Amino acid sequence: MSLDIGAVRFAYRRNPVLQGVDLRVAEGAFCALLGPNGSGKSTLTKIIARVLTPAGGSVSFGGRDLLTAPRREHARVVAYVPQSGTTPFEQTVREAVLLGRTPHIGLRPTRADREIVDAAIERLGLAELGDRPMSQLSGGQAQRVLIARALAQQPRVLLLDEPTSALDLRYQIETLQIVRSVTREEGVTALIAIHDLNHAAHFCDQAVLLDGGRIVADGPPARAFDADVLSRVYGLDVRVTHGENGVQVRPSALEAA
Ligand SMILES: Nc1ncnc2c1ncn2[C@@H]1O[C@H](COP(=O)(O)OP(=O)(O)OP(=O)(O)O)[C@@H](O)[C@H]1O
Repeated sequence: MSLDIGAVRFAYRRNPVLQGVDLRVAEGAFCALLGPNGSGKSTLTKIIARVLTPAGGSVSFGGRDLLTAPRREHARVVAYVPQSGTTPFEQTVREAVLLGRTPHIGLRPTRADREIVDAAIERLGLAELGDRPMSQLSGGQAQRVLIARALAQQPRVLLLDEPTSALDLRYQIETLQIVRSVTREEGVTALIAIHDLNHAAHFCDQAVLLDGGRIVADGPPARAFDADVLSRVYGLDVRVTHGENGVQVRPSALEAA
């Protein structure tokens, strides 16, 4: 099985943002979506999440068309963590995470639903905050609630749009470790838009580099990271080194003289 994106095109008004994106992510793989600001990463995740409708192309998982599936069925397969989210009314952390169970719940949540919610809260280090209103959280805590909600959804495909942007170093690493373990232990397919190339190289199986709405590199990070390509795409001279700790990218300007 795999997540398959074929010839996806999208434009905001007349401004083309995705210009024929083809991408395959194997089931259970952790894939990083990289590229400069405005290269189309969020737009692509929003299309898979069905927040946006593409002008053309296909998105499927295991052969099942995700663009035309009934919404509830789509929500059982795909969970989406947006860059930031607001809750429409006053909710506690536990209530917000319980929303992740919506595609699975019948008339009311069962004990199993509540256990899944508690496990997700625990996993994201939010146990002490379960009864706290969302409005009283820090930016990083709120971001972790969105991730807990997505895990409680028990998806087959987990989409994360810069989920670590508001997190301190410890929670950046913990979050990436959690997503990686979800891929390894539960076979979830994860696609993460992320800016940190070295975190992507360390945690992800596949690195996809977008530039101007086109994929310009795709493969295991050690192969996908090419100094010339990265330097051109980011407009900054970088060096790529391969060592014991895997592949690493560093701006040349920061190299010792
Ligand atoms: N709502 C919108 N209306 C018009 N143009 C938009 C809108 N949202 C995004 N764009 C444009 O689409 C292009 C791609 O944006 P997108 O958010 O997908 O990029 P990104 O790679 O996620 O960027 P970033 O790293 O800054 O989050 C950009 O040129 C952006 O200005």
